[in-house]
Amino acid sequence: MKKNVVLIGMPGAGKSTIGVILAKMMGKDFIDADLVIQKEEGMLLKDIIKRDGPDGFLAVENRVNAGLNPGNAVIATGGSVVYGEEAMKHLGEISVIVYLRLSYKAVKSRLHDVKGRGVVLRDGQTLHDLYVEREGLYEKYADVTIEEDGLNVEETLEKTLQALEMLVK
Ligand SMILES: Nc1ncnc2c1ncn2[C@@H]1O[C@H](COP(=O)(O)OP(=O)(O)O)[C@@H](O)[C@H]1O
Ligand SMILES: O=C(O)C1=C[C@@H](OP(=O)(O)O)[C@@H](O)[C@H](O)C1
Ligand SMILES: [Mg+2]
Repeated sequence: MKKNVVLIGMPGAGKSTIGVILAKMMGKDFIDADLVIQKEEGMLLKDIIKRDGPDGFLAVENRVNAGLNPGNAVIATGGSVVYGEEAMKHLGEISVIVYLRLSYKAVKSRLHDVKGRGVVLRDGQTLHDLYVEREGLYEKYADVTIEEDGLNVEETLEKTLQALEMLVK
C-alpha cells in the first residue's frame, strides 16, 4: 500500500491548510511543493511567474514536483501542477492523489486577489475559464475526490481521513 498522499485542486481549495494538519494526524511529514519551488529558485512564486512567464513557471513546477521523493508524507501541490505530465505521472506512482473539490462559486468567494496570489492566469483568461480548463485534469488524476462545499476545515479533514483509511498505510 502507498504511504504518500498528494493533494490537488484549485487555489484556495485548502491543500496547504488541510495538508499540514492531515500530516500531523496521520503521523507523516508535510511538504508544500510551492515552498520547495521557492527555495530551489531562491524567489517568490509570483516573481518566478514574472521572470519566466506562465509556461516557464509551469516548467519549473513540473520539474520540482517530478523530483519529490518522500518516503512517508502529505504533499500539498500548487493548483497548476496538473499541467505537468511528468510531475503527475511521478506523483501518481508514489502516492494516493486526493482532489479537494470546490464548486466555482466557492473558489471565487475564497480567492480575493488572484494575481497577488500568483495564480497562473494567461492574458484575458478569467478565473472561470481556468476552473473549466482544470476541472477535467483534476478529475483525471484523482484517486479520491473530496467534495468540500459547505464543509469547514475540521469536517474536510474528517472526510479526507475516512476516505484514505483503506488506501494509505
Ligand atoms: N473546508 C475548508 N478546507 C480548507 N480550507 C478552508 C475550508 N474552509 C475555509 N478554508 C479556508 O480557505 C483557505 C484555503 O487556502 P490554502 O490552504 O492556501 O489553499 P490552497 O493551498 O489549496 O491554495 C484558507 O484561508 C482556509 O482557512
Ligand atoms: O493554481 C495556480 O495557478 C497556482 C497556485 C499556487 O498554489 P496554491 O494552489 O497552493 O494556491 C501556486 O502554485 C502558484 O502560484 C500557481
Ligand atoms: Mg497552497
